[in-house]
Amino acid sequence: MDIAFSSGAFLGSFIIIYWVSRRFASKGTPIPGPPSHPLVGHTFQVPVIKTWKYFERLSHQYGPIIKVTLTGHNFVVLSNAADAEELASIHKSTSYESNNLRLSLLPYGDMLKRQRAAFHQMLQPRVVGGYEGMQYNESLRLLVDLATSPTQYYRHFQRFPASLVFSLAFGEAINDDDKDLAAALEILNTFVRDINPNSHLVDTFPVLDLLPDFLSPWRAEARIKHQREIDLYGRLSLGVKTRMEKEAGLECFAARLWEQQAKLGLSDEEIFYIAGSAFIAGTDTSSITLLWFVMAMALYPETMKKAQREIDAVFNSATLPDFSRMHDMPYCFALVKEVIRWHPAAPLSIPHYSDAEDQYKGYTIRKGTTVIPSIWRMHHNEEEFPDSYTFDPERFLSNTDGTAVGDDSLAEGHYGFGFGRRKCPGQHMATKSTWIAIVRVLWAFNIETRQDAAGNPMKIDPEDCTSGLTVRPTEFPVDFVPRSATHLETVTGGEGRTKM
Ligand code: HEM
Repeated sequence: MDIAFSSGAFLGSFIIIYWVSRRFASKGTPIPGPPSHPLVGHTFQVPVIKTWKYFERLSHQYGPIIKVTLTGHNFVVLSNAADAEELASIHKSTSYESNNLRLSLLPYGDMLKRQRAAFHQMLQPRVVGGYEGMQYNESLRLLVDLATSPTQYYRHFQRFPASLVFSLAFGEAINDDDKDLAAALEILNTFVRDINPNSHLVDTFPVLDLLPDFLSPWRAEARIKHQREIDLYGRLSLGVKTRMEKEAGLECFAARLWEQQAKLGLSDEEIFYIAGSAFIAGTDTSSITLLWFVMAMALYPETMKKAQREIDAVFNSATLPDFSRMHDMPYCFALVKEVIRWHPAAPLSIPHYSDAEDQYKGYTIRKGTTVIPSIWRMHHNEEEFPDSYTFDPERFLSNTDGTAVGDDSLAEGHYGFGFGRRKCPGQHMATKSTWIAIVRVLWAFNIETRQDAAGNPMKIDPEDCTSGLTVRPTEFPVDFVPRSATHLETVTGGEGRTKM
């Protein structure tokens, strides 16, 4: 018998047995969702492209909790923030976990607790102030890059957070030609591709994971990728350890982790993972947020001008903005929140899976279900955010709890950083980095839609974007025009650079 035929038969039997066992295990009140095919469920209905939009349409039709089945695997999509918060925090009987065991995507348990504690040590609001110097340096580098090669803006907005988080993690700045940055970005891109549901056949047919190694090439591939990460982050983290012996007071995540290794009970390998996780989790999301900001400014020039008027009232053209007046600029504060709301970097957050059966609002959420909080849908809930597709910072100009705008946290008022005990531990640092980059760019440049040869503005469409765990706009035609010769001079070396 031919090997291809026997492998095919083997696979086929696995799929049928798996499907039958799953099918007959169904019980409880059915969770609403579209009609499905008896054999493949919704596998061919759920699009791989712009999945968040598809779930948005389903939620209008079937309500805030919906279920789809991709060949035997259940996905529950939540469109209501209260449900996402409840399922992430309150239901102690069930852990909603990430379904990927690498890096920060760990299941609930001791290792996750230790890693979250370590992240907290490095990223709590009290500590984050210590990273302002790096944020000033890297955001100034962004301005210089935009002034020098404005047509490469897309790359500069990717480089800024990558370089910033790299410096924060390993305590050294990187150059454009740095091979470590290139290797880390390659790992990041592979990760973002791999974590997307349905990116591998085994995600669609989980039963395939039961196959032996010689029939599962993806397993060997995953091991190679994992080893590559460990090698890179291990080398960088151990490099920090060596430098600590010579450089007193070296400030970076890896140094903090080595200092607290015994207290936090971390193994060497965990330290490698944590430092690397910060890079993976913090780079793409931050870069995407800034690219959506650029698009919003091109599409809503009046909003940009309003923010610039506020900045100009506080910082003159010879003084680079810094954090000292953050709370005196409520419109800019609201604008940063609106960027995160308008186009969340991770519209379907990070998928989690339940490790035990749970009852919620009369529905049975079975063990092994992947739970997806749709941040996109929550940010386009017209009751909470009227006219939600329009970019409008004004919506954040009056806080419902009576606090003054700008006195609260940039991470509040929207759901861009996730929920409950898995909420983004980098939120305080990320929002400060986003704020300084946005305010400095608006202080220095007008962002204008590029014109074609006939002098007409070229098309910019928020619908032109990538699909995946994180969603970035595809490159769009904008120009960065320095606002005055003094602004430019300050960026490229003037006296206002006392605060880098
Ligand atoms: C604007 C930038 C950022 C956005 C929009 C963002 C958003 C998110 C979201 C939506 C999650 C999933 C939360 C959940 O599962 O409920 C997450 C998780 C995470 N983020 Fe961020 N993030 C940003 C920047 C950062 C930065 C700068 C770091 C670190 C330096 C970071 C570290 C992490 C880690 C480690 C996790 C996983 C937490 C866990 O699974 O327990 N993030 N982030």
